[in-house]
Amino acid sequence: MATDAGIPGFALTRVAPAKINLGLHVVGQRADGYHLLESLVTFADAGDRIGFSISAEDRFTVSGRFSVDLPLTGEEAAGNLVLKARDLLRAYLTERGVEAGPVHLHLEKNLPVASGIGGGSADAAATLLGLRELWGTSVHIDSLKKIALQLGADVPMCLEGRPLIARGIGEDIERFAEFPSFPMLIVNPLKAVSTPVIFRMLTSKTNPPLSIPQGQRSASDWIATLQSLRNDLEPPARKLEPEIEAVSKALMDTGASFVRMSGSGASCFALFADTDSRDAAATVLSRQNPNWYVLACNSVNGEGNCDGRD
Ligand SMILES: C[C@@](CO)(OP(=O)(O)O)[C@H](O)COP(=O)(O)OP(=O)(O)OC[C@H]1O[C@@H](n2ccc(N)nc2=O)[C@H](O)[C@@H]1O
Ligand SMILES: Nc1ncnc2c1ncn2[C@@H]1O[C@H](COP(=O)(O)OP(=O)(O)O)[C@@H](O)[C@H]1O
Repeated sequence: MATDAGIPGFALTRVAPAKINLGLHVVGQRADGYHLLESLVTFADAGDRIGFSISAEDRFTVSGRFSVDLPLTGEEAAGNLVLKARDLLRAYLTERGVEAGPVHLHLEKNLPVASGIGGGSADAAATLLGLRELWGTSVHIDSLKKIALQLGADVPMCLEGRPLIARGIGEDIERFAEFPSFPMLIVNPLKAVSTPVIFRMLTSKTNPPLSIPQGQRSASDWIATLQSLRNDLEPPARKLEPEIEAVSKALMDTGASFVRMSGSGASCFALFADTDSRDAAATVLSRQNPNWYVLACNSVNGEGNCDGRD
């Protein structure tokens, strides 16, 4: 998602939007241990931001509320998905004789880390898209998707940034433009939850697949469909992090139309009938739970509300 109000001093800025698993069914497991999923996914119209500029030497800087949670020195710093994405795309281009010179990347880390809304994956995807533009190359989106999958199972879907159904381990993507935009709240108790730990806690790995009936028209039709889906990672996540129960209940108590946990948690999201009820709920929740992360946003429409994507 390119943004008009860019990070000052950077040639280009991209938003790395929060990912929301509206439903997440675990339907199997590959021989290498990765789980097979069927997930209805959408994205928020808000997230991290990444600034891009050509530079005399490679630089990486950070800002934002959650930048303190990212290691910035030593070997761990090189594990940042922004840098891994830069290095993989550069290696791909260099092998093909395309110049991919030094860049200054700035990550504005607005999303909580390890929170089930794919912030790191979104950062990686936004880096691939931003650098492709900054370096002026025409890497095909299919090649970008292959690079993305090397960075994480969620990264290919983050290249899309619009409603979709993901299968496989997340890489088999079908756009789902019918899913409408909703006023949305994302709430996290600021307790990091490890994705591999949650997958390991699953007791059943062959659950019923995703089933989305045809012909939903109204918002209430969609809510009824979402109610029929599950997040199979929610029971183990609630066991590991009991505060998810409190977040979910607090969101329900606001009168939201729909509440569920995203990904491996601990973030929960709520969909609302209108922006006024969303904003009122955000005010109440922030006052009652000053230690929680509360983001009032909208889910994107079928176009992804963005430009610059293939
Ligand atoms: C659960 C989901 C749902 O969208 O989201 P998050 O909770 O991370 O946001 C994703 O599948 C997370 O994708 P991502 O975070 O990119 O996963 P990766 O880095 O590739 O994998 C981290 C670890 O999670 C486990 N893993 C991940 C994906 C998958 N389909 N099966 C798995 O078993 C593996 O143990 C793997 O080592
Ligand atoms: N740019 C980044 N933002 C967030 N986490 C990152 C980043 N780069 C690497 N990581 C690592 O990736 C892991 C998953 O982070 P994240 O994408 O925020 O999780 P989730 O998908 O559960 O929201 C974290 O443990 C973190 O150390």
